[in-house]
Order: sequence, then structure tokens, then C-alpha cells
Amino acid sequence: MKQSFDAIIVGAGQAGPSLAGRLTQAGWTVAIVERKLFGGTCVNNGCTPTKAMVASAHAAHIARRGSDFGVIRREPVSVDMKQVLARKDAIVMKSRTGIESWLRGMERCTVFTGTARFVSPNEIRVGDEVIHAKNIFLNVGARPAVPDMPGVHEVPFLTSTTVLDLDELPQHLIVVGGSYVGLEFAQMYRRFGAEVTVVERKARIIPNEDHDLSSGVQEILQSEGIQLRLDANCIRLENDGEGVAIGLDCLEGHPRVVGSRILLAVGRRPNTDDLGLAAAGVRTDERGYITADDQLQTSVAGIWALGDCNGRGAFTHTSYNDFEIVADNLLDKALRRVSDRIPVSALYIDPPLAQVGLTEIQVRESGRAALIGTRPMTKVGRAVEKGESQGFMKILVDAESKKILGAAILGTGGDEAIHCILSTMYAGAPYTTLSHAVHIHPTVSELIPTMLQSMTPLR
Ligand SMILES: Cc1cc2nc3c(=O)[nH]c(=O)nc-3n(C[C@H](O)[C@H](O)[C@H](O)COP(=O)(O)OP(=O)(O)OC[C@H]3O[C@@H](n4cnc5c(N)ncnc54)[C@H](O)[C@@H]3O)c2cc1C
Ligand SMILES: NC(=O)c1ccc[n+]([C@@H]2O[C@H](COP(=O)([O-])OP(=O)(O)OC[C@H]3O[C@@H](n4cnc5c(N)ncnc54)[C@H](O)[C@@H]3O)[C@@H](O)[C@H]2O)c1
Repeated sequence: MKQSFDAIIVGAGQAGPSLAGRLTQAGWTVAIVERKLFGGTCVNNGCTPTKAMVASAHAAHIARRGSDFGVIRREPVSVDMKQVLARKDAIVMKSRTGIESWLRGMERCTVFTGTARFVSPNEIRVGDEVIHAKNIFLNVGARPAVPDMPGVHEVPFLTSTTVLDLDELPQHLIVVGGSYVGLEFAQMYRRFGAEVTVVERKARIIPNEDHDLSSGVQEILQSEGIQLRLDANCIRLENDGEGVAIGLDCLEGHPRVVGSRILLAVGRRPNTDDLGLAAAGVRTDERGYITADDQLQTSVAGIWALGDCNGRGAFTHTSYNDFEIVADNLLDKALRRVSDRIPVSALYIDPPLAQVGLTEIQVRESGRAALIGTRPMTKVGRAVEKGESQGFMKILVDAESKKILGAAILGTGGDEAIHCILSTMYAGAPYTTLSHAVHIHPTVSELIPTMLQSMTPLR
């Protein structure tokens, strides 16, 4: 017999479980379908495991730098990857089981395990069962992209998912892709003790960000001994005796990098190919992302797309915000929109790179009159005292309205300090509100008012 619910949620990632919580509290009956790991990418293969491992790598780094702080170490630092993984797994497991048991114990919620596939706009098949609902919410996420590059079918490689189970330290890790995933793993493995080479096909790492941020991050990574091969064309995977290699054409350097493991970190693709979207008439773009409007409604009434699969964000906080938008609009008759969201993110190398709003490139392209303020982290007392003074901060303000347009902090504590700028932007307040605020000394945030007090026109 076909079971009917008020709502079906496909995917227990960063939006689905919270949506199930809100809808069931409002009295709806909900079916949630998850085919693999509760908590999705962030909990199992993304934010949580990587940030746990970044913490281990930071501990190794600080231990090696002990003498900078007057701490005497007699033995060389070594890292036990099995222990690093065990710590990471314990943190992940707690989060995963917490989400699963919350959903299984939730009143009016039925959990289905298996792959969901549309049969019609109101029906979904999971295994042998067909379930029905007037409202369907897709939170199916994305997975590592594996482009059809030469050698990819012959040479073993790691992805951001499989590398998390590598319990031995590779002697030389070659990372293909110099952006969020690639750089976090590159620095982490360098600090664990591996040789690391990053191969990026564009002329600079984090190629979509401002040039000064790319150079700042590059400097930090190179100072730790990470090799970068930029402008790499004709990238091909090759076997090399016991090891592996990447063949490439670069403007400079040897046309081959030989290592022991390859990590592909060249982007992600949405999990929409096996969802049977055609049976429901749900449209996608040419890359497979589900087309969704400003309130996340798809091309079919009664079907919504939340999180990475709608191509409107690729972060945990954007997926969670999608849940809030959809739930508030449906249950509270609110009029929340994705376009009201201010972009914000952090790249978790150490020190981190946090960004909010428009980049400098975007401000210049907009042609508006703007002011810019910058400060090196060497001027931040707290950073100097901590012995972590790499990086800089910058902020861009609209010269006419005095509103903050965007900011970046590449430096210790930047991922936290950026939030005072973000909150001022959400409040719609002029920059003077923030430049007159008294901040705690000694913090990274205290330099933000100082930076705002000495801006110059953006040339
Ligand atoms: C290495 C790495 C590090 C990251 N670090 C950060 C970070 O520090 N901060 C940050 O904000 N973001 C980070 N991200 C991005 C973040 O993980 C994602 O943006 C976020 O998890 C997206 O959540 P989601 O809800 O859209 O989907 P997901 O979390 O991917 O969940 C989708 C779920 O749907 C399930 N599913 C898919 N198809 C079906 C189907 N047909 N039937 C049933 N179930 C299905 C999947 O099994 C999965 O559990 C990182 C990503 C990676 C890869
Ligand atoms: N800290 C965080 O919030 C965090 C961490 C990791 C991932 N993420 C999310 O995951 C997403 C995916 O990250 P990602 O780094 O895999 O993808 P990405 O799209 O951000 O970057 C891919 C990089 O690989 C390069 N590239 C693409 N094809 C290539 C090829 N054939 N050869 C060499 N280089 C190639 C690109 O130029 C780019 O620099 C991010 O956009 C981000 O939203 C977030």
C-alpha cells in the first residue's frame, strides 16, 4: 500500500533534518529519505572531519614551533595518522548518530533508508516502496567531481571523501586543484609531515578571489614548504613505478611531478543524476544543478531544492539558511529570499581566510566610487603576541552611502572577527557605526575600527 505524508524530504544533509524538525512541530507528517550517512557531506566527509584534522595539523605545527615560544622540545615531532583518524572519527560519529537518533525519535517523522527516485511529481520510490506527498523538499547535496582527464581510469587517486580514510602518511601528496578543498588538505598533510605539491590549472590559487588574497595565501603555503605548480595545462595522471605522477605543461618547471598519492580536488557535482527528476518535470541547468527561484521553489509547484543541489550556495551555512527561508515562508508566511543573503565564507587554511560581501574585483567591476582600508596582521597586537602575524585585512566601503560593501581577513582569528563586519552589513548601518565602536583589547577585531578610520579612495 502506498504511504502518504504531508511532506517528503530527500537527503539528511544540512537542511533536511532541521526542516523535518520544523514541519513536524507544526503538525505535518514527514518522510525523510537518506541513502547513506545521516548528516550528509558536512558531518561525514566535509566540514567536521576536515576541521578536526586541521586541528591535529595545527597542533603538530605549534609543537614544531615550540622554541619560538620558549618551549623546549627534545624529540622531533611525529604524527600518528591512526590516532588523528580515530579522533576525527569519534567527532564525526557523535554528530552523525546524534542526527540519526534525533530523526528516528521525532514525532510524526518516518525515516526511510535507500535511494529516492521520482515516479511522478508527488511520488517517490525508495526500494520497493512508493511514498506520496503534496510537498517534496530536495536536499541531495553534491559529491567530488572526477573529470574525464587523461589517465583517470588507469591511475589510483583520492578524493576529498576517500582521503579521510587514509591511515598512513603519504610520502608525497600531489593535490590537483588549488581552491577550498585542495588547499585545506595540502596544508594539513604538509603539517602531518608529507611533501606536498599543488597543481592548479589557473595562473593563481583560489583563482576566483582577489589577487592580493591569492598571493597572501600562496606566501603562507610556500613558507611551509608546499610546492605550487600554476598555469598547469594538459594535466594527466600517470603510473610511475611504485608511485604516481602528474604530467603537465606549465610556463615554468619540470613537465612531470612524481609523488606517492594524488588527491583530486577540482570541484563538486550535484547528486541529481539518479533522482529521476524528468519523471517529475523538475528542471536543472547544464551542470545538473536544480533550477530554483529566490524562495527555492523549483520549476514544479510543490517541489523545493535546498542546499548545494540548487547551485545557489556551496556551504553548510547556505544550506542551513535555505532551510530557514523555506520553513519561514511556508509556516510563518514570511517573504524571505536567497538574494537577501550576504555571501560569507572561510577557507580553513591556518591562518584562515574569511570573506564577506563583494570582492575587490567585484567592487571595481561595479564602477561605483569606493573607499578601501587595509592593515597587515603585523599591526594587530594580538596576532604578534600569539606569534601568528601572517596575512592582512581589508575592507571596501561605498563612498556615497557609507555602507560596507565587502571585507576579507587573512589572519589568525579572521573567521570569527569577520562577523562584526557581517552584522554591521546586515543591520544596514553605515561604516561609521563600526568605526566608532569600542572593541576589546587585545583582539583581532579591535583593528577593524582603526582600519575604517584611515581608508583611501579605491583607485
Ligand atoms: C572537504 C570539504 C570540506 C568542507 N568544509 C566546509 C566548511 O568548513 N564550511 C562550510 O560551510 N562548508 C564546507 N564544506 C561544504 C559543505 O560540506 C556542504 O556545502 C554542505 O554539506 C552541503 O549540505 P547539503 O545539505 O546541501 O547536502 P549534503 O550535506 O551533501 O547532504 C545531502 C544528503 O543527501 C543524500 N542523498 C543524495 N541523493 C539522495 C537520494 N537520491 N536519495 C536519498 N538520499 C540522497 C546524501 O547521501 C547526503 O547525505 C566542505 C565540503 C567538503 C567536501
Ligand atoms: N572551508 C569551507 O567552507 C570549504 C572547504 C572545502 C570545500 N568547500 C566547498 O566545496 C566546494 C568545492 O571545493 P573545491 O575546492 O573542490 O572546488 P572549487 O570549484 O572551489 O575549486 C576547484 C579548483 O580546481 C581547479 N581545477 C578545476 N579543474 C582542474 C583541473 N582539471 N586541473 C587542475 N585544476 C583544476 C579550479 O581552477 C579551482 O581552483 C567549494 O566551492 C566550497 O563551497 C568549502
